[in-house]
Amino acid sequence: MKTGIDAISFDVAKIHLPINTLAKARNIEPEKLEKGLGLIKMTLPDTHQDTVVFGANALTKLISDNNINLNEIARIYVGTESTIDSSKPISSFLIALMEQKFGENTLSECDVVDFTFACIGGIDAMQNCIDFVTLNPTKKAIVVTTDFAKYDLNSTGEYTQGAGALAMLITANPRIIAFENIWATSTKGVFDFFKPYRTISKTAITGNSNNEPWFENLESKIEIHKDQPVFDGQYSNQCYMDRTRDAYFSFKKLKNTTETVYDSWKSIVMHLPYAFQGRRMLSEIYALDASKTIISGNEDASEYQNKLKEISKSEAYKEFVNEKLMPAEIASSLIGNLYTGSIFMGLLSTLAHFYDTEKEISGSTFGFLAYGSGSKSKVFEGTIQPDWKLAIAGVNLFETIEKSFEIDFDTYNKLHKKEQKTSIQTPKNEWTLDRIENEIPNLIGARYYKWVD
Ligand SMILES: CC(=O)CC(=O)SCCNC(=O)CCNC(=O)[C@H](O)C(C)(C)COP(=O)(O)OP(=O)(O)OC[C@H]1O[C@@H](n2cnc3c(N)ncnc32)[C@H](O)[C@@H]1OP(=O)(O)O
Repeated sequence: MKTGIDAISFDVAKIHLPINTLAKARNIEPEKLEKGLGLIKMTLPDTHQDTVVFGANALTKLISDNNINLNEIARIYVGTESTIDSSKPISSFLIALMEQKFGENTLSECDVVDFTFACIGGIDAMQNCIDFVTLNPTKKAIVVTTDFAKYDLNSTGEYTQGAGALAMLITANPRIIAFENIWATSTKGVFDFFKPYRTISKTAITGNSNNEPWFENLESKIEIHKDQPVFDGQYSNQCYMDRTRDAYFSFKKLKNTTETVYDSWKSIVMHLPYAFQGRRMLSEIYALDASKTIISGNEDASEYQNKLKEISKSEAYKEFVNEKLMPAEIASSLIGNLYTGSIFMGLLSTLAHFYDTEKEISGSTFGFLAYGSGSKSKVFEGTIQPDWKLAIAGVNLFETIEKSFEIDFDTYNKLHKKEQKTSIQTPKNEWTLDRIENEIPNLIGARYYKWVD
C-alpha cells in the first residue's frame, strides 16, 4: 500500500513589496537580489492576518475544494515556527474555526498538535502522519504549515520575508505523490537561527531600580516576544549545507546504492528560504555524488571551496539546476520565505509548472531535501501518481499569486512597525483576526477570528 499527499491547497499573503523597491531604498544593487538570490517580490501579512488566519484559510480551501468529510479526518498536525501562544497550539485554533464553519463537534474526535523545529516542523508533522496512515490505511490526516517570516529592518534577512500557509491531505493510495519509507536524518544542536525569549530590565524602562509594578508586571525583568529571529546568515548557510549533505549521504547508505542518487530524481525539492538557496547549496552534493569524480573531498579547505565555486558556475551545473531545481524556485521568487511551508510550496510550484507546460510526470521520482535551523535535515523521496493532474487542476497557484497587490515602501515600513492600523485590502471569502481580548482578566490575550463572506 502507498501513502502520501492526496490533495494540497495554499493561502499566501495577498500584498507584496517588489524586491526592486526594497533594494533601492536600502542602497543594495537590485541585480544582487534579483539575479544573485532569485528574488522578485516579498509577501506581507495585512493587519487582519496572522498565522492562524493563513492556516485556517488554507485548511478551509482544502476541505471545501476536495469535499472532505471531516468525520474521516483523524489528525490535523501543524508545522509552524510562528506560533501566537506558548501553550495553546495553532491547531487548537484551527479546530475551533473549522467547527465554526463546517458544524459543531465535526472534529471533536480529531487529534491535533503543533510541531516546532524551525523550517522543518511541517516535514516532521507529515512524516508522523504518513506513519499513522500507513498503520491505519482507512484513516486520513491533514498537515498544515503556517508561518510569517519577518526579519529586522535593514538586516540581511529583510529581503527574504514572506507569509502564508499550505494544507495537505495525507491518505492511503494518494492522487499526487506517494513516499518511499526511507527517511534519512542529520541533526546537530547549533545556534544558526533562533527566536529566544528576550528580556529587558525594568530599571532600563522606568529609570529607577525600585522594581515597582509596571503595567501589572511584578518581575524586575520584562520578557519580550519578537517574531524576528536572531541569526547569522552565512553560518546558517554552512549549517544548511552540512546537514543536507550528511542526510543525503545517509539516504544513499539507507538505499544501499552506489549509483548517483540525484540522477534518479526528476525534480529536487529543497527548503527554500529564498529562491536560489537550493542551487547555491547543492553544488557540493552534486560534485561529491557525481558519477565521474569532479571533487575528491581530499582538497585543502580553500581549494575545496574554490572548486565548489567553479562547479557552481559551470554550464553542466547550470543545466542540472534548470532541469531539476528551477520549477520549485518559481513560486519562491514571487512569495519569499514561508519557513515550514517553503518545501511544500516548492513541490506545488514544481507540479504547477509541469501542469501549465503540459508535461506528463506520472511515475517519476522527486527527491526532497528538508532543512530546519537549530539544526536538522531530512532527505526522502516520493513517486508522482497517475492522478496528480486531476488533484491539482483547481489549485491555480500562479494565477492566484499573480493577483497580489503591490504596496509602496512607506506602507511596508508602517506594516513592519505595526503602525498601520487599518487593512490594506478589504477581506473577502476568508478568515480575519477580529479582536484580541484586553479586559476580561481570565481571557486576556484570547484571539477571536471570524469568517468574512
Ligand atoms: C531561515 C530559514 O528558512 C532556514 C534556513 O534555510 S538557514 C539558511 C539560509 N539563511 C537565511 O535565510 C537567513 C536570512 N538570510 C540571510 O542572512 C541572507 O539573505 C543570506 C545569508 C541567505 C544571503 O546573504 P547575502 O549576504 O545577502 O548574500 P551573499 O551570500 O553574499 O550572496 C549574494 C549572491 O548574489 C551574487 N551577486 C552579488 N551581486 C550581484 C550582481 N550585481 N548581479 C548578479 N549576482 C550578484 C553573489 O555572487 C552571490 O551569489 P553566489 O555566491 O551564488 O555567486
